Amino acid sequence: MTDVNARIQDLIDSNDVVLFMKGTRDMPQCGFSSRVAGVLNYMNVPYQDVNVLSDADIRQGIKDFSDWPTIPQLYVKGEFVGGCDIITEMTLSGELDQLLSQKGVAFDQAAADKIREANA
Ligand SMILES: N[C@@H](CCC(=O)N[C@@H](CS)C(=O)NCC(=O)O)C(=O)O
Repeated sequence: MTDVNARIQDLIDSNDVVLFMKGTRDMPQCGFSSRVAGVLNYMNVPYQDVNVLSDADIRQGIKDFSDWPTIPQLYVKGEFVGGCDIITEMTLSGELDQLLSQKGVAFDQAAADKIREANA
């Protein structure tokens, strides 16, 4: 395993939910990252943000690791879930709630319901 792969593996092993993003959870620097961080923040999902803009090795390494060409990338309990489009769809369909529940990750169900109501 390369050094960067080991670092990524360590991040996703040590945190139930990890968002590889541009910027930080409180100051995203890209609209796609901002959307996913916004959903997680609003739903009160506990997660670790990893700013790929401050680490070029991770920025490339996470794309190779997941075999997914873009940022953001969300991992839940060690599994790659998707980027902005996928997370948006899963949020609106309720699949994200299901996944988090199945994996035992806490979140605010009322907030998740509100997102769907607002987008109905
Ligand atoms: N359709 C993508 C949008 C994300 C995207 O296009 N990200 C681009 C621009 S922020 C990206 O990561 N490009 C490669 C890079 O900047 O390293 C998704 O669903 O996440």
